[in-house]
Amino acid sequence: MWKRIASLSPLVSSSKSTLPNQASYGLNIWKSLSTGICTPVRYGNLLKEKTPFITFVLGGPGSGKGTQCIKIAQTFGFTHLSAGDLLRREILSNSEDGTMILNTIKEGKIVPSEVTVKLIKKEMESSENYKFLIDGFPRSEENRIAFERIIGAEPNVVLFFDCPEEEMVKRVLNRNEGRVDDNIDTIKKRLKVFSSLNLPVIGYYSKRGKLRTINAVGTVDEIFEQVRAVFTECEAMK
Ligand SMILES: Nc1ncnc2c1ncn2[C@@H]1O[C@H](COP(=O)(O)OP(=O)(O)O)[C@@H](O)[C@H]1O
Ligand SMILES: O=c1ccn([C@@H]2O[C@H](COP(=O)(O)OP(=O)(O)O)[C@@H](O)[C@H]2O)c(=O)[nH]1
Ligand SMILES: [Mg+2]
Repeated sequence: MWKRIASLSPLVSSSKSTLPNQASYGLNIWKSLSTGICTPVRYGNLLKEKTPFITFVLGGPGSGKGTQCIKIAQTFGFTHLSAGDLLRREILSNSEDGTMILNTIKEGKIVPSEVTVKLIKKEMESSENYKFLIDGFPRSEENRIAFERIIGAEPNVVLFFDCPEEEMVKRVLNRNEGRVDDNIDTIKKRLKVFSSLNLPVIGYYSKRGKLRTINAVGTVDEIFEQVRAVFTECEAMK
């Protein structure tokens, strides 16, 4: 009944098929990661002491993005920015967008790009770190384009947690965090939105050689070993 998401789109290729591009790409990004720049630099619209290193973390609902981001942040010193968490925090803060955001999340739809990018930008600007994991964003081509326009930057690397729908549904229904969107009706809507709007973004980064696909089935530690290999492999190229 449930399909493996990646198989729905011919745009999504395996990590191996994009390796040559990623290898040469990795060389540059890790060189900048290791050397950094000592005086403040303008990177797009951000002013930072070092050139920012941006990782987008994508995958369907329940694919394990948040779980793995916590481990990546701990192991590799990234600042973890979950777009969903930033939006939920905005609801709780009684901001003027709160009701709109809540209704959008309940429907499993995507919050207007300007709202989400503004929240991400604020976090990036106020952080002293220059390594960012942006979890659960961009969810659509429109999101992606708004990020490029407003932040003035592209990701250095994009992780995609590839998980069968059946497994994602099981995990979300067991998540137990009291989320308004973790119910079967909203999950079905979120999976449709993921296929129609997020897979094109994944395809875009695959074509640009930035995508690293992770098999998201297995234990948390098994999956993290694949993630570790992505970062370690890139680091070895510097
Ligand atoms: N590899 C895994 N195997 C089983 N359950 C997992 C795994 N990774 C995460 N989970 C659990 O699945 C649920 C969804 O994980 P989460 O990291 O929140 O996913 P996402 O951020 O992609 O929606 C959580 O309850 C989490 O504890
Ligand atoms: O960039 C984003 C990130 C999240 N959301 C909304 O927030 C919900 C929950 O997102 P989150 O990333 O927390 O869900 P996950 O994929 O981790 O289950 C999504 O379904 C969307 O409605 C959004 O509109 N834009
Ligand atoms: Mg999450």
